[in-house]
Amino acid sequence: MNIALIAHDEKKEELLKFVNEYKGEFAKHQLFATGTTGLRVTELTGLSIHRFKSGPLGGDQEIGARIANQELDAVFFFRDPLTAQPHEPDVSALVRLGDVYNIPMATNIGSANILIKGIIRGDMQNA
Ligand SMILES: O=C(CO)COP(=O)(O)O
Repeated sequence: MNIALIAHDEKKEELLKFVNEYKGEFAKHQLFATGTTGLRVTELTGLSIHRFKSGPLGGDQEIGARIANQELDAVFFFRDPLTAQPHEPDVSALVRLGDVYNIPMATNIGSANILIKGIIRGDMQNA
């Protein structure tokens, strides 16, 4: 599967911990990420990740384009709902495209835990 990883700054530690916890599973997939998130995840876990630009510099739009081309199967996007983002229109566009194409997208740790368990169990193959 092609999986995207994205986290706003205040949520990066949470995403790093999450990906590290499920590193064995994430290693079985093709991983994509916005710039800083991808760098941090690779530094911590050693996972190989295709990195796009940083989110505020167009990375969210690059991931949105991958969704529109139906090249992504799942997205883990740990959003920070309490901090204004300079690129909020890009954030909204990414999430919107996920809904347009019915991409499983976890936007917080609660839904991420369920989504990764579904992926491990093979639910995506039967969807
Ligand atoms: O801003 C982001 C998502 O909207 C994430 O970008 P970075 O991974 O480059 O910090």
